[in-house]
Amino acid sequence: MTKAPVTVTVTGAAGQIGYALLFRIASGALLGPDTPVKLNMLEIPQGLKAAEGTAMELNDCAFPLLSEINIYDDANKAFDGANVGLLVGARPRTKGMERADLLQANGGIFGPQGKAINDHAADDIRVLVVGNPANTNALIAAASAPDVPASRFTAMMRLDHNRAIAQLAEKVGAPVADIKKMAVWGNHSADQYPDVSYATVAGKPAADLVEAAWLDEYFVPTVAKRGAAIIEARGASSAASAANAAIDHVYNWVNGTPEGDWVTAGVASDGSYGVPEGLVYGFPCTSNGGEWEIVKDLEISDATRAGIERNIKALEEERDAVRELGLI
Ligand SMILES: NC(=O)C1=CN([C@@H]2O[C@H](COP(=O)(O)OP(=O)(O)OC[C@H]3O[C@@H](n4cnc5c(N)ncnc54)[C@H](O)[C@@H]3O)[C@@H](O)[C@H]2O)C=CC1
Ligand SMILES: O=C([O-])CC(=O)C(=O)O
Repeated sequence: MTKAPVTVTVTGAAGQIGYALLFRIASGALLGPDTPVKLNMLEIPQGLKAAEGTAMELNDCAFPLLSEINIYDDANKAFDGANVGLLVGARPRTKGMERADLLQANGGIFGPQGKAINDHAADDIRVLVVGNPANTNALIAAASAPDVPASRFTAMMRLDHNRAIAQLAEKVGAPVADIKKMAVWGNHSADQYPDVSYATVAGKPAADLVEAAWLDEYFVPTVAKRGAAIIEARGASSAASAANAAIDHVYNWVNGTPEGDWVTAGVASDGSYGVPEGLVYGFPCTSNGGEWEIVKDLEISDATRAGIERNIKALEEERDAVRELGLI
């Protein structure tokens, strides 16, 4: 029997990540090669014309799995019946903008989108927030969707996770496929703590293969500041790698993580590792093909503890700021 199409809503569909993401969703990379997709694209009015151009190109690909394309500038319509929501469109920080202004502007986007999800999405809705500040935007969207379990609102830490794997693979001269159990704790910001404590390279502890000084002085800052380095080199922020990470996150959420490995996902804390409940925080996670589960009871070194605490502080500050603004 042919499967019913899964409705995937992408916000910021006419942006640079949108352009790198939509074709892969339509090709089957997001949900698997047997799952037809109905694509709902959400844009602001100024973005609609470009979204139409992208929709024309999607048509021209004649993807067998793409059952329908719709373009909206109304979140209530775009999320109607949505099973997966990729919240990419966000207000970037511009010159002279204070952090509170940025949080306020994004609250004006992620609050109403959370409410639209609450009121119109399918019961099995799964949301990945990509737009920055991703962790706190996910918190805002979740707070505006009281009827949807908070566990369904996640933030993208997978690009950080993939960047960390790539850096370690290059250092030790191993294929990326040999690297398991990488972790990136905390916030998708320069505060994040990429951690090789549990990582293995072809079964050997990664920590035995690299020097402590390389980890502290090169690995952690290189991964944490990679977004800025890409902007410096490309003149624009990461787009294809961000789209790829979004695909990886949702694919593993829906289809499960590989046996003997985990990935990093930004999920609502259940209090694990002393992270206050409810903060959307990067943890090592597995999925059984439906729900993320935080990997529990890992032994935490002093360095990891310091990284975890730094990120708790940063995310609590963001949470308190949006609370003061009345956004959560
Ligand atoms: N979490 C992560 O790892 C990463 C996050 N990002 C973030 O992703 C976001 C998007 O990046 P790009 O695609 O490069 O930006 P972009 O500026 O190229 O595209 C953003 C699109 O969102 C649209 N948009 C703005 N407000 C909207 C709304 N209320 N509803 C629907 N659409 C709306 C804009 O019209 C624009 O077309 C940025 O916030 C960026 O910082 C980027 C890379 C990695
Ligand atoms: O800094 C940005 O806007 C892009 C970003 O999040 C990243 O590349 O990690």
